[in-house]
Amino acid sequence: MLQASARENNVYLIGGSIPEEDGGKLYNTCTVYNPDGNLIAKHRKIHLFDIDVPGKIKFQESETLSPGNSLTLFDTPYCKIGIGICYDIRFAEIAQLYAKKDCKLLVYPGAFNMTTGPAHWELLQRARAIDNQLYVATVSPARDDKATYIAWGHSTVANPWGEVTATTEHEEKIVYCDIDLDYVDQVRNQIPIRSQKRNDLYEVHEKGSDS
Ligand SMILES: NC(=O)CC(=O)C(=O)O
Repeated sequence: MLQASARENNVYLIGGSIPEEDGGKLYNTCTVYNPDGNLIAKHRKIHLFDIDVPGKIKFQESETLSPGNSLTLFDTPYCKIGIGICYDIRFAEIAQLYAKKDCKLLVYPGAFNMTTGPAHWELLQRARAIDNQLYVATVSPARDDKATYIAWGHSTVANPWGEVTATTEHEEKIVYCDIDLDYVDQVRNQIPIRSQKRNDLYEVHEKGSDS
């Protein structure tokens, strides 16, 4: 269906995250199709949501799912795009690696919940966008109050300045946003953190070790 939709509408199509079975293991996977309807990338959620916030939410995704083991980015005529799924957005290193590999847009299908959603969902997107001076788009299912896992919703786009340029509430809705690649370059030139990094200082060494 995604394949046909990509072809019929002549678009790159990044699907939501769905269960994928492979070799007796289950993954949380997002697939990407090009305008010819070819599968050009597949991201398996790398970081599994094993958390415990007492009295609020406990989740043990690793009881059913296996983690993916690789980053996923793909090229388009416009820019490179990096993919993460939901909890992956909390791991800043992944976004940094995508930025290093010249991605200008990161897309995270995800479903935060009613505890972490209001607290962290938008903040994390804006943080990844500012840290890496690129666009971050997040896509969530709409909220279903009768579901066992209630999604926060709020599909959103944050720009390289960290502003929310498009968003919705919890209901089912399409969110539109222009991705201005010149603006990515402008922000990167105005605040040139990419060339000002002190990589000589960023490694952690144990005191007393000889390295
Ligand atoms: N559901 C997730 O994978 C992540 C999440 O809800 C959170 O990080 O919070």
